[in-house]
Amino acid sequence: MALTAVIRVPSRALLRPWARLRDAALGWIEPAGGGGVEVSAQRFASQKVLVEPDPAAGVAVMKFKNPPVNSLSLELLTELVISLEKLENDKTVRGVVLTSDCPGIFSAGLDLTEMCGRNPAHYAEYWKAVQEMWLRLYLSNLVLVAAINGASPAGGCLIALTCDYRVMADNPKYCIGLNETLLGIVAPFWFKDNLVNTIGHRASERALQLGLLFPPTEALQVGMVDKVVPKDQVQSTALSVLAQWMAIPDHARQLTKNMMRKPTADRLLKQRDADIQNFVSFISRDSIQKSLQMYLEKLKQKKG
Ligand SMILES: CCCCCCCCC/C=C/C(=O)SCCNC(=O)CCNC(=O)[C@H](O)C(C)(C)COP(=O)(O)OP(=O)(O)OC[C@H]1O[C@@H](n2cnc3c(N)ncnc32)[C@H](O)[C@@H]1OP(=O)(O)O
Repeated sequence: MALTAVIRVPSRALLRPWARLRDAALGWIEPAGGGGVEVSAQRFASQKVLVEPDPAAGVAVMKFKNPPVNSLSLELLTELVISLEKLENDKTVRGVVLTSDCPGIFSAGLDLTEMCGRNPAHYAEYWKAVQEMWLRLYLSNLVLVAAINGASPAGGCLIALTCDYRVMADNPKYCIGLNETLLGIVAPFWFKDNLVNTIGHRASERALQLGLLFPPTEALQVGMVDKVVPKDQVQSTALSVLAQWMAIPDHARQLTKNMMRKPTADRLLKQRDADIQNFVSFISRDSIQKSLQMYLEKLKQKKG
């Protein structure tokens, strides 16, 4: 991306713990004794998130690239947040299409290997990054449209739900939903809130308890996606939708989006630390670790 803006990076001591990984992932360098350093955005070579800007149209396409299944590793989450921040600071960009570079998979959701067999400090760091991704996407001032070009379970579905509009490929093998209960885990309240805000309370209750994964036509019926189109039209349709949303004056649309979404985001913002503690103690339980390990084994056996 031909960005030339200068971004001030705060001293590492002031950054959140997971930002150390972000520094490494993005190649940020801090001089010895560092009180912050100015670096050109051109140097932020991202590996797991590709950004294709179209300044003339005022849009960008953001593609997740973490093969084979775009699991949301700490590294991918970190790059996603930084890429979004860069786009939000770029005055030429007003809308973004989120999609996948991995054939047939939008995202397999949270990376199970980040939640299995690690220590509590790692779980806390990981969960903070998951929260950060959701808050940044959900409250983004940009118009966000999801071009769901593959399977989108759990955390993959959550990313799509943060967007202003969802276009899905019509392949019945692609499914979308919050299937956490099938793994023996529970969708956190803010996943649930985002779903309720999208498809309503009754449909969410059923979908969440049963861990339903909806094929595209059912996802459309329940309101989890807004449009289903042939696979080769997903990105172009998403770009057309983006243009429609961008026809609205930004300030009016942004204030309206904020009015609709802030109360939901505030529920998490008011209890971020408690939510991290909850996650760490839940995920550290032996029974939960066993469930996750069995689920991972099942995924691997499926191949053999
Ligand atoms: C109180 C409340 C407190 C809070 C309580 C806690 C809240 C937690 C919330 C959790 C949210 C989540 O997102 S949990 C994640 C949920 N995700 C899922 O259930 C999706 C699982 N994956 C799948 O269904 C499939 O992989 C699918 C995406 C459809 C693609 O199928 P394919 O046949 O193309 O590919 P596969 O052969 O299955 O997978 C290829 C490889 O990727 C691995 N893989 C697949 N999904 C993976 C994943 N999510 N994380 C890591 N690795 C994954 C497989 O093990 C394989 O590894 P190798 O064999 O080594 O190659």
